[in-house]
Amino acid sequence: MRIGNISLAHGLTLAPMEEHTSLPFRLICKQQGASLVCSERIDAKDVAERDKRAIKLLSTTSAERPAVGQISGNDAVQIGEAARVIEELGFSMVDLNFECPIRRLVGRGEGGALMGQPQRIAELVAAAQQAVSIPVTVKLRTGPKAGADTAVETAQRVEQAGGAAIVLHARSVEQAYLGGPDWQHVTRVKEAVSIPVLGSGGVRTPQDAISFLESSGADGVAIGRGCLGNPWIFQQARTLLFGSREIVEPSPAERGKVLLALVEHEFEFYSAHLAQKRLARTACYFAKFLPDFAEFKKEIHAIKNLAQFRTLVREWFRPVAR
Ligand SMILES: Cc1cc2nc3c(=O)[nH]c(=O)nc-3n(C[C@H](O)[C@H](O)[C@H](O)COP(=O)(O)O)c2cc1C
Repeated sequence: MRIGNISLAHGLTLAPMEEHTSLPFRLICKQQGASLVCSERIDAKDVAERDKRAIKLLSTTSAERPAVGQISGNDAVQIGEAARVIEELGFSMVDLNFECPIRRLVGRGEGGALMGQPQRIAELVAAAQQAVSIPVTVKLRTGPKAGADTAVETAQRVEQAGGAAIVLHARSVEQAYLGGPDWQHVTRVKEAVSIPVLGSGGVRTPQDAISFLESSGADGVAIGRGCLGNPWIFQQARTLLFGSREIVEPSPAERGKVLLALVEHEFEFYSAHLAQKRLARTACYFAKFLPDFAEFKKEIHAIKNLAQFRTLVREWFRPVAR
């Protein structure tokens, strides 16, 4: 698949997830076979103003490329400036988020609020496209709510405005993250445009990713919650995609090793205070497979620092290969 001038080896990509798709997590997904990774959504206003926190969250390195930086907003000047910053930082593409259902954003007329205004989305895509030389992509929902499907019209306008690809989260904005995605919406959008279309929603296993690609006809899939604590889903789905039926599950030692690498990188990347706050949630995603997960959960909440965490991982994910 090609998005603008960027070639991807396959269509198995990492979906953007606020508070999850940090640079350390993106690098792990990349190592595990994701062909494209995406930053979490950042307000275009903050990026345009080069706010310190926003720029930190948009840290990127050559090892993760091709990588996408995602912004949201509803001001063409801010979107253009923020897209320029994303390009300057070294991202390979800029993605405009028109899908976020959180009230704070929708209340400001941004994110998912724009799924009711296809023409406005096209104007914002054009503003970004004129500001940068990297491809501009969009993340859409099926529409504002069930029965109000605007994705096909929006996708066509995005293509006319110069958008390079579309990622469709196959739920409505009103649905937020609940209820089944309807992959038929992805097929409809794919049939309506000639730029690449990726779908997102409901992929929890490598088999789901393959079923999604086969049944929707999409060029790719953006895997969301299915990769939290399970970055191996990318290489497993890739194995299936390239014809093998055998999937290798990571050993407990491998899970522990990757979890430890992720947490250690987060301690370097964020302040120790913030990394510590994120630690229990991150560890629980990786520990879900443990037979005594309930006990692990109690112990992880008592962990006070990285040294204690290392010991805990060695005990629980034995034999840890370090
Ligand atoms: C915790 C969380 C945070 C998310 N943050 C973003 C985001 O920052 N930008 C975005 O475009 N989508 C975001 N999404 C949506 C995902 O990119 C993806 O499309 C969605 O999770 C797909 O559904 P699934 O989790 O059922 O696979 C988020 C989803 C979750 C669960």
